Amino acid sequence: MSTPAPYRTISFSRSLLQWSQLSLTLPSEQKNENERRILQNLQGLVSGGEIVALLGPSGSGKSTLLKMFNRLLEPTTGTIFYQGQKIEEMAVTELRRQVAYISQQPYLFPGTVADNLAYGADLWNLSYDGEKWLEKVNLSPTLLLQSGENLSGGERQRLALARSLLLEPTLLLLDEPTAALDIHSTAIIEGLIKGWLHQDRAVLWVTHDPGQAKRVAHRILLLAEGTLQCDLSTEVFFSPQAPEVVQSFLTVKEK
Ligand SMILES: Nc1ncnc2c1ncn2[C@@H]1O[C@H](COP(=O)(O)OP(=O)(O)OP(=O)(O)O)[C@@H](O)[C@H]1O
Repeated sequence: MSTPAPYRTISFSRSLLQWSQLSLTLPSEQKNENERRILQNLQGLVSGGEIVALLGPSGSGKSTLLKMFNRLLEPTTGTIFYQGQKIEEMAVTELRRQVAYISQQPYLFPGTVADNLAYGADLWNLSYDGEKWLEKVNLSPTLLLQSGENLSGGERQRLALARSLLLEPTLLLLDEPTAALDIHSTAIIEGLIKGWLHQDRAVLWVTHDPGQAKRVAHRILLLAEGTLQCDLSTEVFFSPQAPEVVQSFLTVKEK
């Protein structure tokens, strides 16, 4: 079996993100039902230099977990540290610049593509080349003056990625960033993220596609019903030595 080893030259550095005893409980929607446990007692870390894939069945809590890392959601219990500091002690704007979240359906601000690229950059006083950023995410520079409203779902995701990357984040939280893309654009985005990575940066990447996890990730976290099933190197995850829970997840995926 061939081993995915896309980043042999990168050595992992210190932990960028660390979380422990993370739970989220929501009130029940039904009158006579107990509260709903969305995430239960999760712990883990992401180190500089690595891409960590978050896999799991639909509804297992992947997006919910991701949103906690830049405070779009607050956990019921548990602690999250970014570079050794509790995230609730950081200014939210600073946290969100450094820990960029790109959602499945990114929100675009009213205005042109250029306005969208400028939004965060103006806030932080950063200069950048808009056309170059569009090219990097495989969008035509001619889109720059077009309204964001006319973009397709896949184009929106790529614009949101460019808009975040130009703010020079350290940690990327990607929620299925290639879900709406064809194979060609998917390959370009995967290459872009791999090229962006270095030892002081990291990526947490939600995907439904085990093949994508195998291509891009150093390590894989598997979630089911809000609990962590395993935290394994990509090599072990896709090997016959993987635990039963992984084998059955992958078998169901193949069907
Ligand atoms: N604001 C909310 N209110 C009520 N339930 C919620 C809320 N947010 C998430 N959930 C529930 O939490 C569970 C986990 O949802 P989440 O979107 O994190 O799963 P997921 O693994 O990302 O799913 P998918 O792969 O389909 O995107 C689901 O059962 C969902 O219905």
